[in-house]
Amino acid sequence: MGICKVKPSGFESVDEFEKWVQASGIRVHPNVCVDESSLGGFGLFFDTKDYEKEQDEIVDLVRIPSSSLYSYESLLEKMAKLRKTDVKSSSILSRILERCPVKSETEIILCYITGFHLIKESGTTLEDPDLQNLLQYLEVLKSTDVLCIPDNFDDHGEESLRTMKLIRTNFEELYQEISSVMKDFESKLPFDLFYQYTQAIRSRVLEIPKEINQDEEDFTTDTTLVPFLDFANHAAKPNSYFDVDRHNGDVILKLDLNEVKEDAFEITICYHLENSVNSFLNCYGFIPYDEENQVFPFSLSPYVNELLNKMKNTTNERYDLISKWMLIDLNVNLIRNNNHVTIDFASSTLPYLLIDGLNHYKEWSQETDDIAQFDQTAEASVEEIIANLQDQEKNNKFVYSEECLGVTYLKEQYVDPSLILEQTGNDNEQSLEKLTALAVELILEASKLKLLQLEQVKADPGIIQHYFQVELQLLTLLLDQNSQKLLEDAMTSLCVSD
Ligand SMILES: C[S@@+](CC[C@H](N)C(=O)[O-])C[C@H]1O[C@@H](n2cnc3c(N)ncnc32)[C@H](O)[C@@H]1O
Repeated sequence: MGICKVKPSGFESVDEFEKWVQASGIRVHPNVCVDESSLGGFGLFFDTKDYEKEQDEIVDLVRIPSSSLYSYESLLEKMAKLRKTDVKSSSILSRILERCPVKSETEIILCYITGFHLIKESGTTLEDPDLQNLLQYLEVLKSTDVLCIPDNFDDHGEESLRTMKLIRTNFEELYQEISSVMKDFESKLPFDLFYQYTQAIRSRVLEIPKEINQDEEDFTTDTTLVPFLDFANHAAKPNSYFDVDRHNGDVILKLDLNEVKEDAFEITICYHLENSVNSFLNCYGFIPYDEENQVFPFSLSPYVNELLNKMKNTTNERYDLISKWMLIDLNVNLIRNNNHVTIDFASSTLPYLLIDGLNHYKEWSQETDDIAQFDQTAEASVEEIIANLQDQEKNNKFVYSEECLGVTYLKEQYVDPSLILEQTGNDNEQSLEKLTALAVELILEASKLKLLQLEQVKADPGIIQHYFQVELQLLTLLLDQNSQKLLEDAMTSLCVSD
């Protein structure tokens, strides 16, 4: 069997792809091939035809030599080699790297890729075969199907989507920083292509283990692009995994044949253990089609004031600000298991927001005597502390303060979030169950409002639409459930957290 059934995008022909694989020194098992995947784009496949299986077999599927791995360390070595043979090209790389703020390994890899893109654009032919292969790999990154959110993107108040917007902004800043290295930079690498590289790298990098000392078991990991292996798609229960050959640093993709029953199947690896919509979206730019233990962060922020004022018979109380001061996260994780949804209270203190007698103290900034008692080791003046807390109260998810100045109990005393149950006389099982039942009611009422909104959302196509579909299905399932059962599940998850 050839190593490719279809022409992967980024290559002129199957032949060109196979030549690149060979030139990169990548060794592929004869029963492995690249083909289109139902999971999206391309994937790796195994066909047991003409293959004689031995018992309990682990099969080496693909071996990628260390010279074809792209981590920040291996790219540094490649640059050192380039410096000896091609001064002009290496100076392009150096200028980019001088501008690269060392924030993450992914950003460093992106800066190298930017440099190699500019070298390729300049029409230079690199002599080193490893670098020629790298220039060809740029085409794989250019044509990877990725989530590039638009400039004027509407996050519809969703925190996960807002994070993606922030990620885009960070990379816009990096682009501005490095674009000043040459005057025609933007015409050689427009932002849209830079962003494509960014998202392709983020979706394709793997954490490859690296031993700290020879002959010892301790290891760290290097963020690394691993050509060819990066055609393997993700599954929560994968049939394959990768390993490093300790003798030469090659990466080997291994298949556990015991994990598969079919004669022909897609080879999968696990990118991330937890099936969290947030993590997948923000790290890899997609949401797996997997409804087992799927964790979705449902944001109550847009509804909390309206609903809680109604439920608690209060007027214009700022429950959103109370939650910020008390460090109560208004994103609750909903956990889907096929048609069953539970609310994860194990990691949530939402029931505390339902305690009677909590008030947002609007005049907290006038309590200068109390603020003057704060630990002064940071040597900030009272005015500076107030300005900082006001900024947090307005813009941040939480307000981190020595004293919870912004919330009083019965308008008499500041609350102590860590001892709130004791302080308010709710430190018994009955009260906790009552508060949790109210929290469940709040979530259900918010779900109804969100569902009404979701019907109106005209999301951008693709992954963002998928995000809202996942949310719609989850909330519909949640509302179909018996609220008594939800409370029982909630109480169980609270016990787990104890
Ligand atoms: C490392 S690449 C895998 C190869 C990729 N399918 C291609 O065509 O080059 C990761 C990308 O594959 C897709 N992908 C991988 N596993 C997936 C899954 N379980 N569900 C949906 N998409 C998946 C996503 O688009 C992701 O950004």
